[in-house]
Amino acid sequence: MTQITLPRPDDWHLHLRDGAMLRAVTPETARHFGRAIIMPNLVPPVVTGAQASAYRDRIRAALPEGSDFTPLMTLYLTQETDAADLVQAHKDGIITSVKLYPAGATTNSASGVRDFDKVRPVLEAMAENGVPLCVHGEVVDPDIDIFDREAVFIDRVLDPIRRATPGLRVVMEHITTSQGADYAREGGDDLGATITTHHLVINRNALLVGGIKPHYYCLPVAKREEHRLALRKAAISGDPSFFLGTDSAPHTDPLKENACGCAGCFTATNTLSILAEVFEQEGALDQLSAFASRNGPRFYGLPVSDQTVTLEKGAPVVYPDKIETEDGPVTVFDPMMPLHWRVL
Ligand SMILES: NC(=O)N[C@@H](CC(=O)O)C(=O)O
Ligand SMILES: [Zn+2]
Ligand SMILES: [Zn+2]
Repeated sequence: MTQITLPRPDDWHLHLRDGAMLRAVTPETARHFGRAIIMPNLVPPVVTGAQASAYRDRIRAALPEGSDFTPLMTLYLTQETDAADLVQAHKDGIITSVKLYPAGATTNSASGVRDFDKVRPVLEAMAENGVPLCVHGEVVDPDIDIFDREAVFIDRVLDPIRRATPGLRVVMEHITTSQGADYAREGGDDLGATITTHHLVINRNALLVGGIKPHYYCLPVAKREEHRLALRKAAISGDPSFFLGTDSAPHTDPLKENACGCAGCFTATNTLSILAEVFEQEGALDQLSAFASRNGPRFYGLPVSDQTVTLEKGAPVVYPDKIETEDGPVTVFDPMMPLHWRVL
């Protein structure tokens, strides 16, 4: 096979940031993707419908001339979130989902949730009104090893929340473990999981062997090889529980190459070429459209795109090492392998 055509893919977990960074990275996603779920972890976070609407306007203003890319907005859940405002923003089509960050778990999560009981009424209102919850699933307990934080979160937080709130639709964002994949697979129609591009490519060795490699540092941190293989198996399975959320998360190089480097891999630029390479390695190119184009809209109750994207196989694809922003350069994720599938 030398060409593959998919319905135009969507990105169900994306960071666009704001200001100069927003202007620089938005075209990278809009070039290939039709829609994306936009993460609300700005400083300060997007917590009200009015803020989500204003942020959506700024994203639209950053789109290249003629682009029909659709940003799907989210609210950042806090212990002070007003359920009525949230439900109204969903009814008005301003937001698509709500994001739960355990306080302290990741970039800009300080305003996240500390006491999960405090958000129970909001979660109940979301279940009643069909508003999905996107979850960064890691505990922050210092006693829990960072490589175990996802698996422990499932047992201690996610499963109890789902049992206490029947009908709540949940997306486990950026799963990184076999436990995450198993839980998502067995969770029924109300549960889905996004998988990033980079977690299909790297294991924790990428981060630590031969020197510390800050551009492979993201959260949840990459795990052992057996987990990467479990994620690949899930992604290529065609199972509607699993769909693409790149978690493309730009930080400027000085903030990554730092004694306390920021978490996040920037993959918007080369994600589709990487995914085609991965699916081809797995002998599963025919499942790429399920993962990148069909399963996500199905979970969110949206139509599959009626546009298409075609990739062609040939000489190694050339893409920039970095993109320039007014805030400084942002390194593009290096998959450490040549990519042969070019987006036409
Ligand atoms: N994934 C990351 O490593 N970083 C994300 C936050 C997140 O998605 O957890 C970011 O905003 O930089
Ligand atoms: Zn996250
Ligand atoms: Zn993210």
